[in-house]
Amino acid sequence: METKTPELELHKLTAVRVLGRGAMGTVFLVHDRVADPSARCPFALKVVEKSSLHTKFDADRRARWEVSVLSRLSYPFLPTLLGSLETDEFLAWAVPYCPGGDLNVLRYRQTDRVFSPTVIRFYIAEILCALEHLHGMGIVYRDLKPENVLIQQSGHITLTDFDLSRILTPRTERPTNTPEFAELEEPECRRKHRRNLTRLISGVSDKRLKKAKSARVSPVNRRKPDFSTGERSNSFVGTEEYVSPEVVRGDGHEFAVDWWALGILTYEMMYGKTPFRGKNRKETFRNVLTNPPEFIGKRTALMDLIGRLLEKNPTRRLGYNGGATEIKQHEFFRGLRWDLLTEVLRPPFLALREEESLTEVTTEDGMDIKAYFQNLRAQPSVPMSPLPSPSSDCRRNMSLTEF
Ligand SMILES: Nc1ncnc2c1ncn2[C@@H]1O[C@H](COP(=O)(O)OP(=O)(O)OP(=O)(O)O)[C@@H](O)[C@H]1O
Repeated sequence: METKTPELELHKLTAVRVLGRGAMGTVFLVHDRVADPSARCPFALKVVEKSSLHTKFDADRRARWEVSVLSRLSYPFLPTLLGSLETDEFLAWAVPYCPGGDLNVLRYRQTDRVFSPTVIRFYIAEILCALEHLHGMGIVYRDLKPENVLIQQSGHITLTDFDLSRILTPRTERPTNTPEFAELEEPECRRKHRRNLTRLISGVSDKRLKKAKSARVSPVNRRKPDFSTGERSNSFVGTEEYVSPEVVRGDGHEFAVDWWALGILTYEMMYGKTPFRGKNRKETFRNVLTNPPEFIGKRTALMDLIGRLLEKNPTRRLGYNGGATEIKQHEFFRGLRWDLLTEVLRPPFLALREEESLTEVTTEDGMDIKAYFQNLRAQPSVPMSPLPSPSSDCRRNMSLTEF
């Protein structure tokens, strides 16, 4: 894998448990049994099986893209690439372990499954900063959803899952700090798998689309994107309930898709549901295109913020012209000391201390990663993990990729 980060050695790693599974890979909590035999400094290792790559969706390229993005990140609310490895069987990379779970799990732990405006303000402010940093690097994230917002040991957030992110040239200026990104083009699958969305919206049935009501939808291209020069991405990508109107329409999209998704996420944190979810994908997309978000109760600054982020016309959406700075100036954030956000010592929720969360862990209990996958292949009906992913308890799989 093309990265300057330390090479990991698979045979030295012991998986403590499975942290989560996505469409592309399995994420393990691991430790280096040579350098860290007592598992004092575990980390998260995302493992993608090469055997599954070619039958699926150009995951090889997506995996390499994710590593490429991660290797360039250095920001408090974004993950750092700790190391990577490649064997005949696997691609894998390590990032810091986030013991607090994800925002979706956290929401399900709240009374009424919603957060208070104060808590929303804290998390949305941090996510906004993370997106601002990515956009500053010319990266549009395109996969904002609660499951991809993880809670670090410190209680601060970190975004995860960058395989759907893309490099875009800002409208006003070309990026100068990320020339290498142009080397990686849009995955082949985006060129191959074209699907006429207009047809879908206007009602022609598509059996495959009916299957997954809440799925990551990816990718459909209208035009071949040109990442070496292009200002807009035309791939159809994202998680169904988080997809913006311009993406549904296939108009091409810019950084404003992330501001739309931020609006959806804020709404979900406030009301415990997303605003446009329909009985099926077709209805969801129709709602995305035509329905205004419904607000209950007296109009507040938070509702106003959501309404402005969920502006259907991206050019009128908050953040379109002034980026994150414009959003930070919204009334809802009035008085927030943005410069001190990283210094907040008492975020709304603190994760369990590592020793507590890993009490069951000993090296004897750990799994060999290679053996884990061999076992899976031999007994596909056996539960995949000694400990199921927390997200799976709470929400239908939002990361099923369809092609
Ligand atoms: N650093 C981490 N610390 C703790 N848990 C993590 C970490 N990274 C990932 N996870 C868990 O693993 C799950 C899957 O990770 P991730 O979303 O990166 O995989 P994926 O295969 O790209 O998924 P997707 O289907 O969304 O593409 C996450 O939802 C989360 O629960």
